[in-house]
Amino acid sequence: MVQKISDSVAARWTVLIAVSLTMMCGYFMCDVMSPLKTLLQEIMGWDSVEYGVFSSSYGWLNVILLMLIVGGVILDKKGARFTGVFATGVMLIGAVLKYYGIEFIDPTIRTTLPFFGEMRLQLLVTSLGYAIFAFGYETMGITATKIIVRWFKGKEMALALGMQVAFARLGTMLAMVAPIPIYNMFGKLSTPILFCTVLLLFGFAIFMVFVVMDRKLDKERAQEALADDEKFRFSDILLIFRNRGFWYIAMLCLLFYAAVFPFLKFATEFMIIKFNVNPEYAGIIPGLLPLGTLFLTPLFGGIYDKKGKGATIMLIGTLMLVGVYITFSITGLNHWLVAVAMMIVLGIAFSLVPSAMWPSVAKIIPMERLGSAYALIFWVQNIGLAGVPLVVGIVLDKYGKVGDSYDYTYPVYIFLALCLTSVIFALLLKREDRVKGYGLEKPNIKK
Ligand SMILES: NCCCC[C@H](N)C(=O)NCC(=O)O
Repeated sequence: MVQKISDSVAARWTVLIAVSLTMMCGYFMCDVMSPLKTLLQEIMGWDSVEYGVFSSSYGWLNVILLMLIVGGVILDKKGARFTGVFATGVMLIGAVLKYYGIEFIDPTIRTTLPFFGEMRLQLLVTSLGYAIFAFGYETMGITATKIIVRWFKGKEMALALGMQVAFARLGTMLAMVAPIPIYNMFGKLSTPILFCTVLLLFGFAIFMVFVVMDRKLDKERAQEALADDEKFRFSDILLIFRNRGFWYIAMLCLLFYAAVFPFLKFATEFMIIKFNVNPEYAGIIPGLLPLGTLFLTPLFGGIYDKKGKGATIMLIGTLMLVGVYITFSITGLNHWLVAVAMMIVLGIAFSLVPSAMWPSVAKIIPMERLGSAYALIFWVQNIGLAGVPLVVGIVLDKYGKVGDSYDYTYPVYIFLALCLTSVIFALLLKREDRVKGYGLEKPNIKK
């Protein structure tokens, strides 16, 4: 058999780091506004519903206009190099628009739209920027996942996917911790966004390292006539739709992620209100969540590679998340150490589930349908990522207003309901794996 570039450990880890760095910049941009919620209210006058509208714009293109599915089809038809460059470019356009909205548009100007009614022009432009960014970002997400599966299948695949998630969490951690100090330094709400935009440019440049190496791999695979196994047909989408295991993973993904990322959008304010944390440092506690996952996701991925037990790992993660929200729902437990402890547990749960979930998709769905399968899962997941912040914003505004502040009891119940339901899907997936023999409980590394 001809030696391929992906057989070289150094080459495939270089690819992994290049792609992961690009993704990390995207994750930073994705959540950069989260710690600024209270400041947006104080400086721009955005209330919780407006913040919810902005957060939910994440799904305007991806979910409502089905652009994420389009992204998956582009990936399967045009390949990872083209799609990666395209998606990173789209992220940049969205980021610039978001920056423009916050920096240059007067927050008092209002405009009227057919479906939305009257709203701030600033909110509209910023949300449009975020919607465009989210299309590029999610398309890049499926592209990165497919790239890693392509380069690592049959090798340390879960470890590599775990490493990529770890870099992503580093981006989320930066998003939790950096915006307030950047704001304090420059005195402008737009500066953290500008900072991320410049980082994204760097991400764009580093992706080119992958482009060069992947071209080489393509040439080698063509010699071995391996490229054929990646041809995509539209009928493949129907085959994915008929796969019950796929739907269980997709539902688990929707519910579990909806209980984590949307929570992070409110977590800084939640820390201030429930645990009386000083606003200046309040972003640090949610920042602990990605910090833990940074090390644990590759660790659990490595365990999955060598020992298997993917479905069990996902079930344990969902159960731990239930424990976290039960603790958050207890009124008297409001010492900041409880918040720190729960963030650590949440971090473990948030390492367990993704470390097993993403490699498991590659065990249920064949390679040629993987781009579309990840796109469909991300689409389902985006319904929660976009919808839950809006619901939480509305619930806070309607039922949680206490003077100038908010009571987070109902939002915590919403998050608890989501993760309780995710436990059911984790159990269903485990049973389906037993019946269909997907091999989710088996190691990934082929001896
Ligand atoms: N703000 C982050 C949203 C990430 C969504 C993305 N579709 C995803 O699930 N990525 C994998 C992960 O575990 O982050």
